[in-house]
Amino acid sequence: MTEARLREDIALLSRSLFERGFSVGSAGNISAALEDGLLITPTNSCLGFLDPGRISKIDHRGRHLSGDPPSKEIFLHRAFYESRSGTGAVVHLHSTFATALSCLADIDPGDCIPPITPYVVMRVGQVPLVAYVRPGDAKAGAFIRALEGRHAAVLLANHGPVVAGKDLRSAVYAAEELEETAKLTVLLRDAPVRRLDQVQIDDLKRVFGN
Ligand SMILES: O=C(CO)COP(=O)(O)O
Ligand SMILES: [Zn+2]
Repeated sequence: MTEARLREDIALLSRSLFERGFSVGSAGNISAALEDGLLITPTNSCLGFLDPGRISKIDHRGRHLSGDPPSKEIFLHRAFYESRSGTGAVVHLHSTFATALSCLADIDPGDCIPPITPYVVMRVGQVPLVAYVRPGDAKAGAFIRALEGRHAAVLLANHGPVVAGKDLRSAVYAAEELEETAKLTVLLRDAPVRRLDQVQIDDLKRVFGN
């Protein structure tokens, strides 16, 4: 895909997420890999109104090459590209239900999003919690690197999800799936829930990968 087409796609998918309430105000950021670096949404930009030509371009060493100043969460994105092979795009949102779970005092830090439907297993997998740091603090990147690429998604404590995918659409779809499962989890919080068991999870992984 050409850089121009990728810029258009980032703006298109960002707007779609914004219009469906997956992000509000200037929350969230999205990046996609290029051969010579990556594109990332500018800091303080609204995902609903991106100008494709002003999306920031960063080289492999993290230097700002062109466009508006990059998201302050560039650390989160680079941590995924550099620790999880096959990452072609990263989506960070403050989507409501995933963020609600990230604020729960009793969340299981090793497994924030329960495997209750096949699609969350197929698209997202097991999601660990990353300890709270201030937005834009590079320490969150170090926490993600420490996971050594084992997870496609993490939940930042009291903040929101970060999701990696092999390309932009995959990462966006996985972020949507994570949010929907978070919503189900909140809806079902007081009900006895039947999780998929390990045999069912392994079967999905074998057939659909992840
Ligand atoms: O989600 C955000 C901070 O965590 C938004 O930050 P940016 O506007 O710098 O991308
Ligand atoms: Zn954020």
